[in-house]
Order: sequence, then structure tokens, then C-alpha cells
Amino acid sequence: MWLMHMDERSRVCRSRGRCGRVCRERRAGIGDLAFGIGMGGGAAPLRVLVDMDGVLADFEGAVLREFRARFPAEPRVELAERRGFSVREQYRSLREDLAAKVASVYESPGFFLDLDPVPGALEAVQEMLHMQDTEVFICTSPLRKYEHCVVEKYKWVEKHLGPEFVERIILTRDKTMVAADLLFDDKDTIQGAEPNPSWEHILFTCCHNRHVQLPAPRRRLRSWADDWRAILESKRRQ
Ligand SMILES: Cc1cn([C@H]2C[C@H](O)[C@@H](COP(=O)(O)O)O2)c(=O)[nH]c1=O
Ligand SMILES: [Mg+2]
Repeated sequence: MWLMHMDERSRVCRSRGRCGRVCRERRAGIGDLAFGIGMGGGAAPLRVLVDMDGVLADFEGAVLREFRARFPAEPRVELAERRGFSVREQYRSLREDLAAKVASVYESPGFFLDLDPVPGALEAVQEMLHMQDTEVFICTSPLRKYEHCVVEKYKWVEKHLGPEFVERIILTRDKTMVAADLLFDDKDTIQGAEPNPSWEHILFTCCHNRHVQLPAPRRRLRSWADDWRAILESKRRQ
């Protein structure tokens, strides 16, 4: 199967890292071994990226709670009414000035540090960390207004997952540039400089994407109680 991706003249993987198992074999040097130009072991570990807001940390629940506390007289968007990734744009559609008000909530010092973990998330990533032939990284995007967000994301990871996971933080506004096999993320559309990212995006269900119809063959993880292990195993077999 992986041979389909190999260009025999240049001896490079023509998929340029976009082909799941093939890429893991390339990372492990099996492609080179097959052409007699190096030594390889087994397939490289399955590399899994796990998003932070909406997947590990409950961004949406905290936005609503804090908005209600700070602006009790203002209209708000209940979680059951959330649609679309951007909470700011949905508040703007209620009334123009509410966009700045809701942004002031998540741009405040302490907001990111105080987020509650998503149920089951900490246990799942700790289990992934100890799984054989598996590498797990936290791949998260900072706010444009990054003053508190960046350092608090690091502190949140240390507080809830420990220093081992701090080493595993990838902070980027462009996740398409990160090479991996899987990305668990609540944002329904992830775009960036690389038009063909190497990972398969597993949409993690969150209040704002619950109603999004995914075209085949895209997959969802409904919660951390859903069968994330089966998704990893299916990817390993591809
Ligand atoms: C308006 C708005 C912003 N965000 C922010 C919060 C984070 O800084 C990033 C997403 O981070 P992730 O770890 O990649 O999930 O965008 C948001 O999540 N939702 C919003 O509505
Ligand atoms: Mg997210």
C-alpha cells in the first residue's frame, strides 16, 4: 500500500507526509529500508494532536458563566443555542456591542487558567501518553490578544496534566503546519497554509458544532466517553 506513494526515481514519499500509515513508515525509515538505503524498525508511533479549548478545557461553559456574572442584564447565548465556532460573532449577531463585551470576558486575566477540564479529557490524554507506539501532543491556538492566554494555557496544562505535558504543548495559529496522524479538535473547519494537512481531523463534539453535518468520510468523537481508542486503532491499521 505504501509503495503507491513512493516515487521510485526520487525515492521520496510523493504524499509529502499526507498519507497516514505511510508517513509513519517513512518516519521509521521503512521506506528507505525497502529501497536498500538505510535501516528501519517497525512503523513509527501514531502521533495524536489534541486541541485544548473545547476538547480538554471547557471554554464555552466558562464564557457563558462569566458573561452572565459580569453582564446579568444583557442578552446572552445559552449553550443549547450556540452555532458556529466564534462565540464573538454570535454575540455580535445579537447586538453589535455584545461582541466586545463577550471578548472582554475571555481576554480577562485568569480566564484561561480557571477553565474546567472537559469531562474525561485528562484521563484520556494520560492514557494516550502511556499507550504503546503512541505520541500525544496538545495543539492549541492562542488568542490574537495573547497577553494572558498564552501563559495561562501553559499553567493550565501544568496544573491539570503535569510538567510532562508542558513539554508536549504546540502553540500555533496554523495547525495545518503540524505533522501528525490524528487531530481531535472542536473547530469544524481547520484551514491554513498547508492545503493537505497530514492529520485526519476528528471533530470533537461541542455545543457550537453539534448541528454540523459531516460529509463522509469525516469522523466525530462525541465526548471522551465515546470510543477514542477505536479511532486510534483504526488509524494505526490504515
Ligand atoms: C472567539 C473565540 C475564540 N476562541 C479562541 C480561544 C483560543 O484562543 C482559540 C482556540 O483554541 P484551541 O485550543 O485551538 O481550541 O480560539 C474560541 O475558541 N472560540 C471563540 O469563539
Ligand atoms: Mg478548540
